[in-house]
Amino acid sequence: MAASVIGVIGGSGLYDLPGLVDATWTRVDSPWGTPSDELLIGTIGGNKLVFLPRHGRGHRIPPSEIDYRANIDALKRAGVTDLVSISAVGSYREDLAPGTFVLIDQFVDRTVARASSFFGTGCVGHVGFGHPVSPGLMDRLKVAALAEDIDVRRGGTYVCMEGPQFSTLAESLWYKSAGFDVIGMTNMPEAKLAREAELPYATVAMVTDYDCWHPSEDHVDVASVIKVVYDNADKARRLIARFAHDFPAEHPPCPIGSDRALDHALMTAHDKRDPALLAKLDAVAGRVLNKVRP
Ligand SMILES: CSC[C@H]1O[C@H](OP(=O)(O)O)[C@H](O)[C@@H]1O
Ligand SMILES: Nc1ncnc2[nH]cnc12
Repeated sequence: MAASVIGVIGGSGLYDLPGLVDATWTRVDSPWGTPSDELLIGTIGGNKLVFLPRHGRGHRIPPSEIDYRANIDALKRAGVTDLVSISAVGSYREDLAPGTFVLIDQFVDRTVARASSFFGTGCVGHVGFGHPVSPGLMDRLKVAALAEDIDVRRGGTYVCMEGPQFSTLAESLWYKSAGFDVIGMTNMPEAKLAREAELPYATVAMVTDYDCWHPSEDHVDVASVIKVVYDNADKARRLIARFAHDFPAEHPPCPIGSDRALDHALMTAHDKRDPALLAKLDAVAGRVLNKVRP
């Protein structure tokens, strides 16, 4: 089995990871485009950790312009075996108040303008995505939260909107009535691409606001989101540090097989595959593409 390399994608307000030992910002090029920033590579508790600020340092890149494929590809190239995302979200539930951490277990994708697959003409692939989050990572995040005395809810549905504008009241009431728990603008297609790259994925969602449905709370704005993120950034960093510190040195097999998602995913006949696309897929799909045909 491979040594564990933990990837962490930091969301709004989380642009570095101060607890990382021997940390160096390192440029990793990707054939898919330009990653959001250099990768901050270091160790925690002997485990290698690779951190990427999703919007870039200084929050330069809006959700729709993040090159999600380049980000996931760069993390895979850096050797990441297990990936945790941290995200600010709006809440559709009274009991998920600002400051609450939620371990997301389902997604609804309402984005419309993003490249959402590494596969395409010349190499068609369909990965299973019924369970988009690795329960193994969720369990470890929950244990780490308990150890750090951080209250975390296990399970929740994250609806991903295109943005960058926040939702209308009609949309907000609709999502709430549909039973979605939280809303954000970034976890799709990130989670889909992580699955295609065989990276077990989990999201720690930090509730920052009640979007705009709540009759007695202010409507979401950037100032309120950032205030809650900054107030809770230390908790998020402690959670990640404990999680990384206690993570097994050898990559633990994903209980739902996310790390083998490509075993039966590729459709295109070997002699019909596009060499140019295969070359770009070297990191993401190298494990299966390099297999010698029986
Ligand atoms: C600053 S509020 C909107 C912004 O925050 C969330 O980003 P992230 O998931 O990276 O924390 C949300 O999805 C929007 O991109
Ligand atoms: N209400 C909201 N809608 C979309 N993305 C968000 N990120 C944080 N709060 C949000």
